[in-house]
Amino acid sequence: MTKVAPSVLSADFSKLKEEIDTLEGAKWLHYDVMDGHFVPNISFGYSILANVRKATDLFLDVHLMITDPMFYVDEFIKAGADMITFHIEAMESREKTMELINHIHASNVQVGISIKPGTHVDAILPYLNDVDMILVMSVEPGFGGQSFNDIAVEKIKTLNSLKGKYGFIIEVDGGINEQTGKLCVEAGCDVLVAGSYVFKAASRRDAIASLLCE
Ligand SMILES: O=C(CO)[C@H](O)[C@H](O)COP(=O)(O)O
Repeated sequence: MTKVAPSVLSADFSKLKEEIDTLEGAKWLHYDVMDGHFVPNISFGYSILANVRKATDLFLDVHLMITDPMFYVDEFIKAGADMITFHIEAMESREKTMELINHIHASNVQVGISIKPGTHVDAILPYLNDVDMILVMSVEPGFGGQSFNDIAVEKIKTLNSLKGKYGFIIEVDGGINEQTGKLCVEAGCDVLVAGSYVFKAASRRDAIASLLCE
């Protein structure tokens, strides 16, 4: 069954708990961390994540769009992340990447690796046995409300053909709505991140339900 992970980046931050409580039908919450360096935008960090943790039992899916994930990762673990996803483009070597993956797993937190639209799937092939999730970006990371880049669909198809052998799941993020979500699910995607489509909908419950339909 497809999962929907509403992206809290599109919520009204002045009333986060009320906003999260409107997400009927979702089991995950996507939490986008931006450092103003890896991406040209700044969002929120681990202190707010700790508050979100107190406000909800949803699975906290933390997406680190930051230059130095190893430096900050313990703070996000302490704050209550259930899944921590970092970008392969932020990593300088295979050793550092494996060190980060093993460090997160040692705290019993799941690990994801993300690729930007311009990054080939080949870049993450060496880690498929070691991670729980691959996050395929269908927009350039940094901002909500952008249009879906269908280069993501081909990447999802490629990853889907490898999923059975390794056991990871596939998530897609950026420009997801009923139509683009369906394309991704048909290609083999397991988790749809949706920001503006859910938070700007007249009925958030209906928007989430429209993504859950297979
Ligand atoms: O990671 C992100 C931006 O970097 C957001 O999660 C993503 O863009 C979701 O927003 P939308 O559904 O509005 O495109």
